[in-house]
Amino acid sequence: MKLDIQNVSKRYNRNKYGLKDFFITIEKGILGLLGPNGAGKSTLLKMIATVSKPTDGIISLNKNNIAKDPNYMRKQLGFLPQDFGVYPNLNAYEFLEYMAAMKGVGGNNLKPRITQLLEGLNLIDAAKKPIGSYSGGMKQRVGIAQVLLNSPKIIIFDEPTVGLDPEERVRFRNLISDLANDSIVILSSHIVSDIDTIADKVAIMKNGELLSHGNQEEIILQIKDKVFETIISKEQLTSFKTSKIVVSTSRKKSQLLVRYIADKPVENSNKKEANLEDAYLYLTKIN
Ligand SMILES: Nc1ncnc2c1ncn2[C@@H]1O[C@H](COP(=O)(O)OP(=O)(O)OP(=O)(O)O)[C@@H](O)[C@H]1O
Repeated sequence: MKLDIQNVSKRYNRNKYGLKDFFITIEKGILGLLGPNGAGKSTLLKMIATVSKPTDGIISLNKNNIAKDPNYMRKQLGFLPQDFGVYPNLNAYEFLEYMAAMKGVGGNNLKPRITQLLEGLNLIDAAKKPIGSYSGGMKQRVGIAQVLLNSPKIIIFDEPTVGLDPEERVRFRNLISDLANDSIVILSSHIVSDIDTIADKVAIMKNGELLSHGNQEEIILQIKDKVFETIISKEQLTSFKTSKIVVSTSRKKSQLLVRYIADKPVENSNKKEANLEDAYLYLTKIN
């Protein structure tokens, strides 16, 4: 399994690019695609899912150009788009039957497959109730079930944790970890904690460009020895921010404990171990 994105651009109009000269090679495992709003994550994922086509460059799966042969991708794809809508009047079972028909999945195995997915995603008790009555987390599990209908080898989740409560986020993360096996799983988010515990590799993007790609250790290495903590007064914060990248602040009596990134620490700072959140903030601020 090899997904190659070679110098891909998506131009929406004369001077608006959703993606610019983007390149990345993705192999099996979980890739966390991180970027702030408007970074181009959905633009990229929709092109991989053959919902739209690049204006320049080539996306190939195992050396097959998917713009020329979209069915090669579609047969192996499970895609949960950001704005995934479900049909409120159908129940989960009916919805999955409908989606199976859309994907061309059928045969004698379909019914047991749907039951297996509903069981695996803890939806079997609600399977005969209309989806309109489900919680956000349940609707999302229906979305995941439709992704897995055709046992896909390329699995794409675009911002799947939006609208989920913290407990549902944890459940979702556990579920994804079980999926990876020998598939490519791409998971986009603008929240580091959604992906840092499950992603084998991370790609950080902004303004339609790739800022960094690698395993988490490689990405964190870029800010090793640059993360510190110190205590300042509240009044100092604004000027402090002009020369340092502030990761977080917390109140410490009448003062502030500040975690920050800088080449050189200010006086009375403690060096801290860098993490992916620090690296993400650093890369998206300096670029
Ligand atoms: N159909 C479109 N026409 C014009 N511009 C678009 C279109 N779709 C996206 N864009 C622009 O392309 C850029 C990338 O958008 P995209 O939705 O891919 O980002 P994203 O990283 O997925 O962010 P978000 O999480 O906010 O969806 C943004 O500036 C967006 O406004």
